[in-house]
Amino acid sequence: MSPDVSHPSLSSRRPEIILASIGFPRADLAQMKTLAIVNGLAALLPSALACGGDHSCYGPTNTVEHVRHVKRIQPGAPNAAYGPKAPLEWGQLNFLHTTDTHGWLEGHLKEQNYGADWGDFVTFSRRMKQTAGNMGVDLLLIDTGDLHDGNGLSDATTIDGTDSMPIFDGIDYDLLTIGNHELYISEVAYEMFNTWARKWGDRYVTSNVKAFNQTSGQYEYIGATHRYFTTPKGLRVMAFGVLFDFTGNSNASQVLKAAEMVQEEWFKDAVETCDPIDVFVLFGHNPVRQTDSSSTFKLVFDEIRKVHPTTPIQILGGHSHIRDFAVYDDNSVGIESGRYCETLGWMSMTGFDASNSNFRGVKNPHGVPNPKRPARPGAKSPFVYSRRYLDWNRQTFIYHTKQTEAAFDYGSGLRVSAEVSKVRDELKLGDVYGCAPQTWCISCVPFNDSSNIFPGVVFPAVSAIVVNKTREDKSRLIIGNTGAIRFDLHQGPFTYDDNFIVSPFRDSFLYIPDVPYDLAKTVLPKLNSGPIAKRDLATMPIPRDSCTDPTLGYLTRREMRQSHGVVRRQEVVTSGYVTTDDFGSDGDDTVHTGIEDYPLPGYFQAEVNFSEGSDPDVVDLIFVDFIESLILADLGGNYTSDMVSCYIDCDFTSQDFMLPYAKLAWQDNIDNCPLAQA
Ligand SMILES: Nc1ccn([C@@H]2O[C@H](COP(=O)(O)O)[C@@H](O)[C@H]2O)c(=O)n1
Repeated sequence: MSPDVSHPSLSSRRPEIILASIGFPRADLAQMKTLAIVNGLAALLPSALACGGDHSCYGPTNTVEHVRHVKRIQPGAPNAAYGPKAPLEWGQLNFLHTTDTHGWLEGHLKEQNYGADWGDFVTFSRRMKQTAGNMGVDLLLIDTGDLHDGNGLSDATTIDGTDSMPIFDGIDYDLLTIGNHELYISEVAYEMFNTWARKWGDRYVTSNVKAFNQTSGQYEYIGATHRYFTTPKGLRVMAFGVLFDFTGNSNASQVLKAAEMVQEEWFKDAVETCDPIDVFVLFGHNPVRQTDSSSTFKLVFDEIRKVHPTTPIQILGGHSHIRDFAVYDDNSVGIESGRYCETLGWMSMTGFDASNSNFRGVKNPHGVPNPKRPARPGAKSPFVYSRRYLDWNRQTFIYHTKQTEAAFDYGSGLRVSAEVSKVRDELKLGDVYGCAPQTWCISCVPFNDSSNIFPGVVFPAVSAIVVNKTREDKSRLIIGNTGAIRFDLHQGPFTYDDNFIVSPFRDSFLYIPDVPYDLAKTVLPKLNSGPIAKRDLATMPIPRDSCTDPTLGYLTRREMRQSHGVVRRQEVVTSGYVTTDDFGSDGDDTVHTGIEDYPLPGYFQAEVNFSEGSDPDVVDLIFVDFIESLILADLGGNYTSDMVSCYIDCDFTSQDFMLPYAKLAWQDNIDNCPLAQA
C-alpha cells in the first residue's frame, strides 16, 4: 500500500524543508532538533507504512502518475563547465588508474563535472593507448578494486555486479586487483573467482587473496599471485596486487596479511628471480599514504627493496577514496585516484635507458611536455615523474585526446554507453519516486546541520520506515554505522538508482526488545568513543592518543585526508577536489574551489517515540547486522546473540528504507522537479 502523502500535517511541514533548501548549505534551520524531526515524522505515519521489506508495496506501479523516467545524460550531453588546465606530461612509462568505482559506470547523472560514462572511458582509454603507440611509449591501464556497493547498476541485481561487470569489462586493463567489496558477500567472491578471474587470466593479480574452491575443497588464489610481463616497448615488469589486511570478508575467501604474504615462497621467488626486472608495479586496494595505518604497501615495498635497492617501484593504490600521491624513495612513487568515477589517475615516468632497462621506445616524446620532477629534491635517480587527477567528464577526455565533441566517440565506446542505458532501463534505475527538495550532504556541513544527510534524511527515514507494526508504539533507538551511507543526496528527482547511491548495503535490521533505557543510551557514546566501528577496520589502530585527543571516535578517514590537505568535492560543478600531495598542490587537472569536509562520528542514532521531557523505561534497540557484535559488546555480558532477532523480517535491509521514505516525504513537484543549481 502507498503511504498517504496527502496527510495535512505532513504538507504543513513542507515549508520548513523547502526553506532549508533555499538556505543551503547553512540554513537557519540548522538548529532544528533531530529529535523533533524524527518524532514529528514518526507521528505522521499511517500504520500502513510498515511494508516489511516487500518492494512491491512501494513499487512505481502503485503510483504510476508519480513516476516518470529520467533520461541519461550521456553521451553527447552538456558537459562540464570547466576543463583541464594543461596537456598531460607523457613519459616513457605512463599509467591510467581507476579505483573504487563502486558501480558508478553510468557516471554522475546529477553532476556534470563527473558526467562521463563507462563508454566514454572506453573511447578515451583506447585513444590514449593509440597515442602512446604513436609516441613510442608505454601506457598501462590499472584498476585497484571495489567494483560494487554504491550504485544501482551494480547493486540492484540479486548478486551484486551481475549486470555491471560485463560493462566494466569493456576496458582492456593491463592489471586488475581485488577490493574488500568483492569479499563481503560469498556469492560475489565466488563470481570473482569462478568467472572474472578466469576471464582476466594473469592480468588479475590477487597476491594475498584466496577463495574457497567448492570443487577442490581448498582455498586457492583468486587471480595470479604476481604477473611478470614485458610491455610493448620492452620494459620488464613484475607486478604484485596487495589488498590491505582486510578482516571483514565472508568465509568464501581468505586474506593473507601482507606480513604473511611476503613470507610465501612464491613471493620470495618472484622478488629474487634471475629474470631481469626494469620496474616493479606494486598495486592494490590499499592506501598509498604511509601514515594511513591501514596501508600495507610500505611493508611489501621494504621487502622488495631488500633485494632491489634502486629498481623503480611504481605504486597504485585505493580504498581511502582520496586523491593522493606519495613519494616512497628516490626511485618510487605512488598514486591513489579517488572514488566513484569522479577521478581518473594519471602517472608518468621517464629515465629508462639502455644502462638500466630494456626500454626500446622513444626517450622523450616530441610535442608534449615531459615529466620533469625527481621523486624528491636532490634524488639520486635517473627517474622523473608527473601525476595528475583527471575529472571524469567528456570535456576532460576530449581535451586530452585533442578531439572535438563531434569526432571523439568510437563505436566501441558508444556500444558500452548504450549497454549502460539498456541495463539502467531494464533495472528501472531511472524510475522516480520523489522530488528531493534540497541537497543533503554527508560532510560538507557539520553532522548536526539540517543540511547534513543524517539529521536531514537518514534519521527521519529510518524512524518513519523501519517500523515493526506490532511494536510501532514502543520507544526505540535505531543505531547504524555512518559508513553505510555512501553518497550525498542531490536535490532533484529521487530515482531507484538514488536508493542504492545513498544506502546500498543488504544489512538486515535486527533488534533486542525492551532494553532498559539507562543501558541502551550508553551504546552510542561507547561506539563513538571506541575504535571507528568498521568491521573491516576492527584491527585498524587509530593514529591518535585517546587520552589526549577528545575527538577520538569522531575521527574518520576524512580527517586523515584533511591532515594532508585534501578537501573533497561535494556539490556544484565549479567546486571540487583541491588536493595537496607530496608533489604539492598542482595535481588536480581541473582547478576547483574547495569544499568543506567536516568530521563524522562512526555511528548515528535516531530516537523514535520519545515523549517530550521524560525518558522511557525500556526501548527496542534496533541496529544493522553489520554492527551486531559491537552492539552486544557495548551492552555487556547479560546480552547475547540469542536475544537478537530480525526487527521487521530478515529480508528488510538497509537497501529498503530510502525509497519508501522518498514516496512518503517528497511528492511535491514530482512532475516538475528542479535539479540543484550548478
Ligand atoms: N555490509 C556492509 C559492508 C560495508 N559497510 C560499510 O562500508 C565500509 C567499507 O567501505 P570502503 O569503501 O571504505 O571499503 C565499512 O567500514 C562499513 O562502514 C556496511 O555498512 N555494510
